Amino acid sequence: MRKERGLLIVLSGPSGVGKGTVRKELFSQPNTNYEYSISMTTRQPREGEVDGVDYFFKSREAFEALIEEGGLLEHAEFVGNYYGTPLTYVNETLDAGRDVFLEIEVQGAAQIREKAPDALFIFLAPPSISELRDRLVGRGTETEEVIAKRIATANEEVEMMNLYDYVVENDEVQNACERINAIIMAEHCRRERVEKRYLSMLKGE
Ligand SMILES: Nc1nc2c(ncn2[C@@H]2O[C@H](COP(=O)(O)OP(=O)(O)O)[C@@H](O)[C@H]2O)c(=O)[nH]1
Ligand SMILES: Nc1ncnc2c1ncn2[C@@H]1O[C@H](COP(=O)(O)OP(=O)(O)O)[C@@H](O)[C@H]1O
Repeated sequence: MRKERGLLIVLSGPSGVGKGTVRKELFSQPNTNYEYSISMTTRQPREGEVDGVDYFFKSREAFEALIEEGGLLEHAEFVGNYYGTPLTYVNETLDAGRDVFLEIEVQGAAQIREKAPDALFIFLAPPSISELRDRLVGRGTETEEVIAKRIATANEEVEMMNLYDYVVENDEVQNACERINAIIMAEHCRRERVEKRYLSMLKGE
């Protein structure tokens, strides 16, 4: 029997909304059955970040060479740095029937909508822009200048919300995780139902 291709899950949303926190919580749960795709970036590692775990940290030259070679499923420049998704890992994992989880910003998500329209798109939304600012400031990893740029970008990013299949508010991390898992489960059920219905239609049942 043909092996089902895995589901590509895209979690996106403005910087500081809690994507990383929610993703880490999802992956710390024992029953998680999707794989995380580690991104590449030209940003400097933050304290405690590990190459090959948090990101694959690359020089701009190496990143641009990879773009040229077509080695990225999508890529974007975000507040002065490149970020991108390695293509081979995603394809191989999906082909093996496993779901792949991407945590990326909105420009990259828009590219995936073009290339892989059957992916599942989830937008993580903040309770408010002022709460978003508080979270970015509270995280304490960026300078005031970078925070201001990220907030300006966030105002544009929230306008992209309507391009997503689902919007999940990140009020509490546990709530957001439960909603995301419920959406993924429902999406699998929906796809199975659609496929069954299509098969029986083909068979003239
Ligand atoms: N397009 C794209 N965006 C990414 C990728 N990896 C991470 N990002 C996003 O790039 C933005 C900046 O990431 P980062 O510098 O780690 O900051 P943080 O997410 O606010 O902690 C965030 O919105 C990430 O979700 C990727 O592979 N592609
Ligand atoms: N639901 C939440 N309530 C309060 N603070 C949160 C919540 N989710 C994340 N945070 C905090 O907000 C800050 C930004 O979260 P982070 O996961 O780094 O965001 P992103 O990856 O979207 O940039 C962190 O300090 C994190 O602890």
